[in-house]
Amino acid sequence: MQLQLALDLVNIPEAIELVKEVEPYVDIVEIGTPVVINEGLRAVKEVKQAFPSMTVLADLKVMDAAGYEVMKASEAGADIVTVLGAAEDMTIKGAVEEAKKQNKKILVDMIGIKDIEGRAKELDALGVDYICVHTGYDLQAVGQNSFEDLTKIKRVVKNAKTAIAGGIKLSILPEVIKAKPDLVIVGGGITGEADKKAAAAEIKRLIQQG
Ligand SMILES: O=C(CO)[C@H](O)[C@H](O)COP(=O)(O)O
Repeated sequence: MQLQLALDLVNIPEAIELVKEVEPYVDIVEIGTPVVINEGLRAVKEVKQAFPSMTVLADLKVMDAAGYEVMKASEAGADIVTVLGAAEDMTIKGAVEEAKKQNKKILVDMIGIKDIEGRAKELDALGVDYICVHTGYDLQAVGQNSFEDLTKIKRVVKNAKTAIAGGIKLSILPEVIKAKPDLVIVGGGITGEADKKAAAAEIKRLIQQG
């Protein structure tokens, strides 16, 4: 089980400072969608330049023209690029093809998908690297989470790695760990804490304990 730190509400210098603080505990650093909207792929480039050995994920949430967008994110230094599960199969195929060409990986975000099991099966067959269940901020605000969806995809996904994101913090981490995703994505559960290093260290410790 790996830990991905999601950076959503920072600018580039703040992102670099934050990664410096928690680097030993984090396997993947996510340049979140709001950061890419505010700063562009420059954010991916500068974080990768600052931490060349760190795996960097660009949370582009690609919905169309995936070949081109995955290529641009790869050129900026992204190791993993996100595509939405709701995208057309042609788009998913384009993303997978380009990622293979660039030696990168595709994480599919299942946000907004109703038939989680059915779509996860299809995406798995299309050769994506990760399938991620995700409760976005808008549904977190009304008390939802993705535990049940994680159990559902774990039943049907044979090849891809499974991931979970959305509102994960220390208090609910034991429940997440029980479901055994390959990747746990944490944003506010680290960045919103006064002692970010301690939060990241404790989350990593529990994840490694399994
Ligand atoms: O992709 C996202 C929002 O769309 C976030 O990066 C993801 O939800 C993780 O952040 P948090 O742990 O704060 O919910």
